[in-house]
Amino acid sequence: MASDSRFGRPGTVAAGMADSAQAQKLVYLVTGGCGFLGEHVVRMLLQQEPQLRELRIFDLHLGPWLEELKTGPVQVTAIQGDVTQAHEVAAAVAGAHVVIHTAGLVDVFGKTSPETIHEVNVQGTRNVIEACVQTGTRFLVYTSSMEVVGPNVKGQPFYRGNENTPYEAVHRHPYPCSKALAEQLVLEANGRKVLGGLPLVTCALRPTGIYGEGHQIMRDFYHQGLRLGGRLFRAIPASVEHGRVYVGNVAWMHVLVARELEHRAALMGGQVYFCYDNSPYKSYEDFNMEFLGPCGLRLVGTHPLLPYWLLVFLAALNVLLQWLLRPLLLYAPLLNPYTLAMANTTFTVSTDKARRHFGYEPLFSWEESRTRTIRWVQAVEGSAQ
Ligand SMILES: NC(=O)C1=CN([C@@H]2O[C@H](COP(=O)(O)OP(=O)(O)OC[C@H]3O[C@@H](n4cnc5c(N)ncnc54)[C@H](O)[C@@H]3O)[C@@H](O)[C@H]2O)C=CC1
Ligand SMILES: CC(C)CCC[C@@H](C)[C@H]1CC[C@H]2[C@@H]3[C@H](O)CC4=CC(=O)CC[C@]4(C)[C@H]3CC[C@]12C
Repeated sequence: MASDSRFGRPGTVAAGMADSAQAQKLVYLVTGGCGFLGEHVVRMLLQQEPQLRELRIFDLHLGPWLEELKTGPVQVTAIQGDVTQAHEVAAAVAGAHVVIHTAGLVDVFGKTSPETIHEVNVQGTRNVIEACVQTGTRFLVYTSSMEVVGPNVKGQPFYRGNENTPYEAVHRHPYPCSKALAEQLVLEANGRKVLGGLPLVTCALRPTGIYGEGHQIMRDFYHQGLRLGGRLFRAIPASVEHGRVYVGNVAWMHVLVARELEHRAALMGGQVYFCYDNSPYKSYEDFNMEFLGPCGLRLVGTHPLLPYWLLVFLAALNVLLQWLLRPLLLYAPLLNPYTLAMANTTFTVSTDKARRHFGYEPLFSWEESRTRTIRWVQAVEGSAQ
């Protein structure tokens, strides 16, 4: 069992760190460690994992902020690499005890081709699994997505469901299709023998829409609101609930899963867990206003200002424009038929599986998550001036 201090807040582990200095023996690899979620996972590991000896961060694009991490007690190794290149992945995985695979191409706006999304998300994950098998790494945590479940192509609501709620998970869009395939690969790999003969233990975490410091789409909405004179116009009925979870809590779940997989392999191996916390159930836009409101933006309208058929028409028009303009420029607005369907379909989770299986409790309360996110948006504002 993990000691209580491990379930504390960032910083609380520091005191226990001295006692466990001699226990610093583990090597972790975080793929996609320079992304929005990946950076939080990296920082959380450094704060909360006293057993860490070396932290490898593997990403296509390395962030300059990595330099500041290299002065701490844990050896931080930055590896610029591509998950689609099996040899690069194998070299990074060799000797690691745990791999947290968050690297992925998150594109629901048509910026990249379906083939590239598949290559990075599916083949990249296959490469990570094979690297674990070939080099003897036994523990693999995969960042999946709520999108593996839904909303589905029929737009059926998923209202406060859990990991066992029956739902027709049928997709056509390349992103959810790729995440579903990759998740399946990860779960099927559970129990495979790795180099040395021991079994691989895998599990998949399914965050709902992540928010928090570094969230690019929140930044986009903020800037759009500023351009529109401090206003955003309601497009989606307030009654449509969209699941959201704070990035710090998603990172914390990854850290806990990575730690507990060894001790609870029989229970956790091959399992999926939704990522959840105490963020309120709201529509996508009303939820964003929790942060954008205190930064001076206003959401205009208690009902959608445009009729739904017109939004559907505009979304389809955007697809046409994207296609027509492709030879000249990349036109990738937020509104397209897929994002409209996502925002307009209720999808929320209510579960305690992570608490039951590995003792997860959110590290950040809703108030703290909100405050941290507001401070970050305000800093974005400051830096834009
Ligand atoms: N943002 C969200 O709301 C949600 C994200 N997720 C999943 O969480 C993971 C992280 O997502 P975000 O942090 O939001 O995205 P992100 O785009 O900020 O981070 C992804 C990272 O992966 C790296 N990457 C992309 N292609 C790569 C390649 N070929 N080789 C090596 N690294 C590569 C990127 O450089 C980036 O640093 C993804 O797997 C995504 O599917 C799941 C649910 C919700
Ligand atoms: C102008 C429109 C009416 C509103 C557009 C909002 C959309 C851009 C976003 C609504 C729902 C978001 C997605 C959702 O939170 C689930 C996700 C899970 C992931 O794994 C990746 C990100 C995303 C697809 C997220 C992307 C933005 C939305 C579609």
